[in-house]
Amino acid sequence: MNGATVWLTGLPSAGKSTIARALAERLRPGRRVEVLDGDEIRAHLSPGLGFSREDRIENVRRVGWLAQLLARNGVLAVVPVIAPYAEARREVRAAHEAAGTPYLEVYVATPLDTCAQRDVKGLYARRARGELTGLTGVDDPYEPPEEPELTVDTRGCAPAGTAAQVHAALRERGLA
Ligand SMILES: Nc1ncnc2c1ncn2[C@@H]1O[C@H](COP(=O)(O)OS(=O)(=O)O)[C@@H](OP(=O)(O)O)[C@H]1O
Ligand SMILES: Nc1ncnc2c1ncn2[C@@H]1O[C@H](COP(=O)(O)OP(=O)(O)O)[C@@H](O)[C@H]1O
Repeated sequence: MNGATVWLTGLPSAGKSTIARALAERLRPGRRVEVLDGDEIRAHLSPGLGFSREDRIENVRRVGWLAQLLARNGVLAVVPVIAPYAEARREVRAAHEAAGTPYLEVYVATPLDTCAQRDVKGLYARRARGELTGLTGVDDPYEPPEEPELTVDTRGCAPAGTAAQVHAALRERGLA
């Protein structure tokens, strides 16, 4: 089976990591899957990068390169990384296209108010208390994808159901 990159983009607490984990569970052990989680990537591949526009674009570029490397070797690279800038996402897509590596952009389109209620890591609360600035979707940009392969709405749907939608999109393309 060919590899592919599945990029889950969306706001903090949208559900990117949860969907990535649920998708990996659905596909294993039959499929080689790697989840390139944002926090782990930042610890190992992008230490020293912060959350400025420049640093986020550089972070996305690095993750995109690694995902492409894995995907061209038959791995399904699942990437739950915010990737707020269209320019950086375009670059990653173009690199995959140039290499002939399948690429699926999934927009985890959970609205800001739901994300802020979930607040898995307490970032929205910290922003509200003034302990943090530059939080994506609040006082830092998030440019929604214009033509994602799939858009999911995580409201009123269990993570397993959302992962099933992504799985179906992969199956439709002969990638799972
Ligand atoms: N200011 C600010 N804005 C957004 N996110 C922040 C910020 N500070 C820390 N964090 C935490 O870092 C995670 C985002 O890292 P990413 O590598 O996915 O972001 S980016 O694509 O480089 O913008 C992100 O993880 P998720 O919540 O899983 O999306 C946050 O937990
Ligand atoms: N359909 C769904 N898909 C993904 N997460 C969901 C869904 N419904 C509710 N959630 C919850 O939303 C939260 C998303 O957190 P997380 O996956 O860490 O977000 P992100 O990685 O985008 O920051 C989790 O607590 C998860 O259980």
